Amino acid sequence: MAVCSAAVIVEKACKYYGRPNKADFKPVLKEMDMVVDRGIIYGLLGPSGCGKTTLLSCIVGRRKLDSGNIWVLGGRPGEKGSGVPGPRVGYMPQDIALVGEFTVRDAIYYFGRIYGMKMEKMVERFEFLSNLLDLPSGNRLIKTLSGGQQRRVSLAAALVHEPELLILDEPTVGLDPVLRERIWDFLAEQARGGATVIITTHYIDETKQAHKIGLLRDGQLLAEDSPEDLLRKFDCDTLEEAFLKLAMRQHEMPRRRSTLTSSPDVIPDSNMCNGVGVDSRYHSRDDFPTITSSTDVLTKKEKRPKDTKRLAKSRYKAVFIKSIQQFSRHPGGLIFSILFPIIQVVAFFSAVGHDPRDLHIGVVNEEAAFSPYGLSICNNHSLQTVSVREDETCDLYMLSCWFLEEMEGKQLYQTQFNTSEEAQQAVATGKLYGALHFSRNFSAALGKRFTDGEVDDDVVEDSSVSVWLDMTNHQISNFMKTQLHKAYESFTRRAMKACGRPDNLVQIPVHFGKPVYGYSEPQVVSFMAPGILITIIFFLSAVVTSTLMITDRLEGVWERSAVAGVLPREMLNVHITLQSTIIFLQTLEMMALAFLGYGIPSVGSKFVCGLLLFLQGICGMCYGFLLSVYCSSHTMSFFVATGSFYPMILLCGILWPLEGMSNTLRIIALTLPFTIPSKSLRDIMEKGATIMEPSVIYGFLTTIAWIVITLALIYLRLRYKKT
Ligand SMILES: Nc1ncnc2c1ncn2[C@@H]1O[C@H](COP(=O)(O)OP(=O)(O)OP(=O)(O)O)[C@@H](O)[C@H]1O
Repeated sequence: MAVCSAAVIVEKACKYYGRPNKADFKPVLKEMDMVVDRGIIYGLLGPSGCGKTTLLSCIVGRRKLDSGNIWVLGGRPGEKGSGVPGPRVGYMPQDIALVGEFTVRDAIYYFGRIYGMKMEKMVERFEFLSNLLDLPSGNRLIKTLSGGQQRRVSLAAALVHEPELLILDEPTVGLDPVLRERIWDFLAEQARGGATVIITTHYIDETKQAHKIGLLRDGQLLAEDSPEDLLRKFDCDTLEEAFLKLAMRQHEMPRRRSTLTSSPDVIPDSNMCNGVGVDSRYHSRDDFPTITSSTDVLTKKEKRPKDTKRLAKSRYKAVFIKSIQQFSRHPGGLIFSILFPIIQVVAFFSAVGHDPRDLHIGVVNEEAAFSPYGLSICNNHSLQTVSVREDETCDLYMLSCWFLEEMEGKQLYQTQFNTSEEAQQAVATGKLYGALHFSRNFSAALGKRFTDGEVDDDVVEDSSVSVWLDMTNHQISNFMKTQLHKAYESFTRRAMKACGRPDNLVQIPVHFGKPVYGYSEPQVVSFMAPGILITIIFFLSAVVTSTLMITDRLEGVWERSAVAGVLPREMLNVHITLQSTIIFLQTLEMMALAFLGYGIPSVGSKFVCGLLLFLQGICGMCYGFLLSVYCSSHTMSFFVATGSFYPMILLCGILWPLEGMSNTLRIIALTLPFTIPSKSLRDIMEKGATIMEPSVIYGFLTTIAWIVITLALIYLRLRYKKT
């Protein structure tokens, strides 16, 4: 057989999975040779797991051999200008490898666009393939089709552009015999027209219609011949019998195994080229003449830069439309990307930073209880008298009532108890957050303490308010402590005023001036908001990106598109463009909610705030890419995302200040993607820091550094990944 008639040549191909000398080591192809002539149907047969899919994926350039050579249509797969991957090949992988959100028509058009087909041609081919393969209605979504229907659409997608080489991995599985017959007739017609077909199937019988059959077992071709010759040589009635005989022979003669493929009765002459073994024949693509495709998608003209540009443009268009369809028809994705930022921002601003309300404290007021009017005396102001004596000392009565009144003004409400034990028991059983006790002589003792200064211990004790708090709730107990201090402060002011004395006389002698930055009352929301906004946008982008990427990869869409000629960078560019648009919208909606909706003040430039938030979204997107290339499944990516989410949040300083961490931990925290940027954003918002100030510059630099590092790691992974 002449060299020029070979469409695919596999020479001493070796391929293994796992690592040598490790438990996962699995040799799949073992010095395998194979020749597929042009214009024939080549049936690749073999038991499950013998390596058919692996071989096909090497032929289409999706996996690399560990040693040996493959030539396809005159070039090595993946080499520049080889045409593989690209429109010269039509590839139907074993998995459906179509986007679930595609309609049947979208699926066909997607590949048509990748191959640069014109709309009229795509419509025509769609009609033709619909009839040929009995496709479901063009408007049905792929994810709603049965397995057999999906398989037919997948086959149609491989046939849409009439390629010169068709590689079909089990296209007829699950189809009814009539349809299988129709498909085989169609393939025969294609072969007559000059196309080459490599097909794997589990139905050995149907390969009778192939021109040549390769019987693959244990990583080697046991035989490669026409069905008739195989039957004749093995003196069998069926191909199954012939295959069985070959398998048994291989089993019996393990030592001859390596020479089996060169055994005259199993290796036909067609494997030789002008009488010479294939191994020394094909050294470059120049050994093959370029055959013009039978299609309208591959002509010599298209090798001109103009056509290369046109094809690249139409690939971009295809991937862009695919991504929009995928996104817009996926309610979960839409909700996640557009509504989640709103929900999360609203949840944060609605839930965080407000004072606790309805806090009840058990009060044991012995002073009031032992008065002639009992506890009701606190409800009657006229009974709470103040009298200033001649010596200008002051006689105060029922000060405990004044204190309780101030407390209620600070949103701490009283529940009366008779004894301290009862009140503390109520705290212990979780009914109240704290208990207070006023002694019977509270006012008199306090008055004495104010006037005399130096007093006995029992006066100090009687003039003190005893408090027992449930300290397990950090925020509430702190709030109550603060409120009690404030209540005391206003109560003493009021008492001093009533006695005609300066109201700050008994205040603590520390004066807090106007804050340099921020407000006198600490604003938890203002402190946390920058970090929260950044974490929301970072993790939403990371999760959306990793999910979309992993889905595409697991469904085989990425691989199939790559075989069709879409370059990884084209896929990435489209994703980056779309995702950046979404991040931009998310930034706008989050800022609108925070600044306009919840009135969070920002002293600095809102544009710089937005820019930092946007870049953090991009950083999250890169992190999502990183997860998608290093994680083999959604579960794995979910574990890594969740596992990294908490440390990043905990260490970024919004839950607890970095100043409270050990030096080593602080250094680790500072290297995380949003620790420094959170502070930068806070500085812009609260201090009005400009983009030229170091604290803001560091935030931008950290973000950019993370973007660059993650992209480099992604590049390294894609570049050096074995397959
Ligand atoms: N990514 C992988 N990592 C490790 N082992 C793999 C991988 N892919 C395939 N294998 C193993 O390699 C062997 C060949 O797999 P392959 O899918 O090529 O077989 P096949 O002949 O196509 O099988 P089937 O007819 O069932 O589809 C199998 O044992 C399979 O378990």
